[in-house]
Amino acid sequence: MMDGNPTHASASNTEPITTDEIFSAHEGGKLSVETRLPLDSKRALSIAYTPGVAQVSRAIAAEPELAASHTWASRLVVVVSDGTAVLGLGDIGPAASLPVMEGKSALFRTFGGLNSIPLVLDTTNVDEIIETLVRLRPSYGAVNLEDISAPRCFELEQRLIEALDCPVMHDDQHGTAIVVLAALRNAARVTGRELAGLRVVISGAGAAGVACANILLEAGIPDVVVLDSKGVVGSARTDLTSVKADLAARTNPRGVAGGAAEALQDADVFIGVSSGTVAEDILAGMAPEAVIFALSNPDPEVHPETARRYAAVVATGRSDFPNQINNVLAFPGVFRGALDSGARRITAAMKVAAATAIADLVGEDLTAEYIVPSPLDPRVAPAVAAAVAAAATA
Ligand SMILES: O=C([O-])CC(=O)C(=O)O
Ligand SMILES: [Mg+2]
Repeated sequence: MMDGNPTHASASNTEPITTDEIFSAHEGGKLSVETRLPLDSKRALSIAYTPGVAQVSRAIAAEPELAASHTWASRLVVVVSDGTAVLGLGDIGPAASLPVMEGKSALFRTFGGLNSIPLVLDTTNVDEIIETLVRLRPSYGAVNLEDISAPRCFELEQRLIEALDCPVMHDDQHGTAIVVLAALRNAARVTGRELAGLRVVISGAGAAGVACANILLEAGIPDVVVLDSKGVVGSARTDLTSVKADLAARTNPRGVAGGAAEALQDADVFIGVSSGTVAEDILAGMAPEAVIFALSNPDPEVHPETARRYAAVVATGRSDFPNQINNVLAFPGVFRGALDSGARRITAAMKVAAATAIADLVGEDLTAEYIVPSPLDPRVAPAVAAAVAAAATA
């Protein structure tokens, strides 16, 4: 939804969106902080500020747990980016990433009912990012990592999870993977197949590709093949990073070798999360009733109209075609559920539960053109939050 494409029409008005309209909407930034207390009398000032506030500060100094109930920090989500992999725009730096991060915070507020502030960092050094967030720890309650390039994002997320006693999630990995699993669950249902029996090919072994492979394995789909720019990520390859070598050991159970043509022969599902393209003659080799998720933004790996010639179900990341797979369906509810349940970690079970909740909202309205709820559906975040909180305490 924030792929920068100025031609998207808004829901309430189908006039083309102009550049002027976009720039004036962003002028001054998209966020502001509001106070919950009216500061309109000496009495109110004495309570909210000095001397009243000193009593609360003293109480927290004596009993640190009180910070959770008497400050905003414990339910504040920081949206953290270094600007290295912003949308499909690449490494544009922290200042240029801020409009996106403000947008993510706005989505946390609107859909998750959570306070959120963006923190864009003028370093790409993993140690420095971790040190910064550790030192800021008293100020927030959860970390949403955003638009940080692979492979640093894997190490960064893992080390932050270990360093911080609060929920941490890299949205571009797990937010995307959760929505892909939700969509795939319903794509299997609408084509009358079992999820576990699907042959899945994921094109892209970056943040989203690795997380998609992991969540599909976690959800009980054994036949997952991952492609990177050099072909199938398989155990015969000698050029793999440690993350890809680990993936190779857990995927590709039929030992497919080669590239996209070999991998997609008789495959049921293509999930594109790279910025490449896939040729039509390769798609023609897929199994009948195929499923194509071409998620690269703003240019899908294959145009949805072309994809429909070879597939029964087609999804993209864009808001101007049916079946928009966007991580906004996941992250507000995931963090809300994690914070509501007091969870310190966002586990694999919580992510799978989030996907199931998103898929289940489609219910009886399921068609090949409606496999995931709309990003504007107000039922989504509360349903995801409830499922995540239940999975956290299970
Ligand atoms: O912001 C979005 O729409 C999806 C996203 O996280 C990205 O593309 O990096
Ligand atoms: Mg992102």
